[in-house]
Amino acid sequence: MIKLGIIYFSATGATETLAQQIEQGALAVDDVEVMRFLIDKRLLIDGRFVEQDVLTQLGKCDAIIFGSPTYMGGVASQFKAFADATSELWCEQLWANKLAAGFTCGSAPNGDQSGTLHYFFTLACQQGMLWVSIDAAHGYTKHNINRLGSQLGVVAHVNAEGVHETDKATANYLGQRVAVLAKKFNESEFQ
Ligand SMILES: Cc1cc2nc3c(=O)[nH]c(=O)nc-3n(C[C@H](O)[C@H](O)[C@H](O)COP(=O)(O)O)c2cc1C
Repeated sequence: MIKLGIIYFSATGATETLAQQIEQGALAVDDVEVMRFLIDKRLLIDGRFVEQDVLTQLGKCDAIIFGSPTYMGGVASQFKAFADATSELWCEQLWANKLAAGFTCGSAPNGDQSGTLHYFFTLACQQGMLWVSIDAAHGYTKHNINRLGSQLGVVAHVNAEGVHETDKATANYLGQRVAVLAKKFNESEFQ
C-alpha cells in the first residue's frame, strides 16, 4: 500500500477543492491510501505550527503534496508556519527520497502563483525530496489539462464561479501521477 499525504492551507475553499481533486486522482490508482491535512487554526499557536502528530503521519508517507493559496506572490503564512516546523526533520533529512509535488491558486490568471510553486520546490529540495512535475505541455496535451502552462505544479485561477474546471482536472491528474510514480519508485531498487 502506497501512502500519499496532502498538506495545505485554504481560507475560502479553493485550495481545498484542488486538494480534494488530488485525493480523488490518487485514489483512482490501486493500493493507494491518502491522508489529507488542512492547516487550520487548531494546528497553529501564536503563528507556530504545533501539531507533531501531523508531521509524524506525513513521515510515514511515500509522497507529500504541498498546497497553499498564493498570497502576495508566495505561500500563505499558515503554510510557511508548517514549513518552518519541518526544520526539525531537516537535520537528519528524515523526508529524503519521498516524492513531492505542489499546487496553488490565485484570483488572477497570472497572479505570480509560480512564486508559490518555486517555494514548495525549494522546501522539497531542502528535505531531500524528489520533485514530481506535470508532464503535460500547454496546448499539446491529449489530457486537456494545464491550460495555464505550469509544469512545475498545479496553478489554478479562481473567480466568482470558483475554481476553473480544467484546473480541477489538472489537480486530479497530478494526484494520479504522483500515486503512479510513488508505486513505481517503491518497487524500484533506489529508495
Ligand atoms: C492576503 C492575500 C493575498 C493574495 N495575493 C494574491 C496574489 O499574489 N496573487 C493572486 O493571484 N491572488 C492573490 N490572492 C487571492 C487568493 O490567492 C485567492 O483568493 C485564492 O483563491 C484563495 O484560496 P483559498 O480559497 O483556498 O483560501 C490573495 C488573497 C489574499 C487574502
